[in-house]
Amino acid sequence: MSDLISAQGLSVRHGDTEVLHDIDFAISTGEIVTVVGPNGSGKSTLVRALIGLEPAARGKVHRKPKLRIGYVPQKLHVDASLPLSVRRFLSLPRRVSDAQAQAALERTGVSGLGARQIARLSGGQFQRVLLARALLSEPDILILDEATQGLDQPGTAAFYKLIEEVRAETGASVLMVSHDLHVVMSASDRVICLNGHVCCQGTPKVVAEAPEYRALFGMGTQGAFALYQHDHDHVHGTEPSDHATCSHEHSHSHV
Ligand SMILES: Nc1ncnc2c1ncn2[C@@H]1O[C@H](COP(=O)(O)OP(=O)(O)OP(=O)(O)O)[C@@H](O)[C@H]1O
Repeated sequence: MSDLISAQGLSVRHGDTEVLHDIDFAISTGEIVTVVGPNGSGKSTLVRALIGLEPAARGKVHRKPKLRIGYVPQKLHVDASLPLSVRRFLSLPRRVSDAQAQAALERTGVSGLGARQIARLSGGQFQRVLLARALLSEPDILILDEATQGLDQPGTAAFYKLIEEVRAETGASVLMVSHDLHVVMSASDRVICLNGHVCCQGTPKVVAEAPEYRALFGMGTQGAFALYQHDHDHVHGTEPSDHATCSHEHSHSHV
């Protein structure tokens, strides 16, 4: 399997602060990879650096030539006073035909919304419209940054089910940032736990009650996971987001 996007020794700075350091990362064709981590741990920064929206301070990022990326950002502010229909929004920045727009809206379960104003959509409808727009580029990889923020539990579950269906149909890889670990775990081939660096990563295998998950993410009651290939030889207090810790089910102690 060839890597669609990879990073070696990637560090990213925001001003004087090194937000990400020494990240090694790769995602292959057809894989679903989920990035988890506390607030401020650098998840969005990593995604943006992988896409090319943030420069590397050190190390490098490689994207397969002509890679088509469908990006669903964490936030997209649409001015409520701006008249912009869903149909017109789908033609930004690249014009698409009515048939293409309609097919994408149907695929994401919001086929009746073409004439609606973007600013008047509910959170769940807007996420589906954003996904429809991302799919219009026929992406090799879909990148979703907290795409279910603000959605309720059924809305979140339905959205991830849709992502899985899209992956199955198109063969696109999926890179997700998420806090909804218990929802996405079963769908992920690999999970990367980030806290300025890669704390731990591996295949999700066991899903059960885990107080550590609640402690780390501060939400959810059923989130439980086991992470493998643990690589943890540092003190978290020295990391950029030093209020955060990376807890897990392993029995070793931090040095
Ligand atoms: N444009 C910016 N300029 C300066 N600092 C920034 C910028 N964007 C992010 N940061 C800082 O970089 C760190 C990582 O931010 P990032 O948004 O990548 O974290 P995150 O893990 O996605 O957080 P969250 O879960 O809250 O969305 C934070 O301390 C943040 O304040």
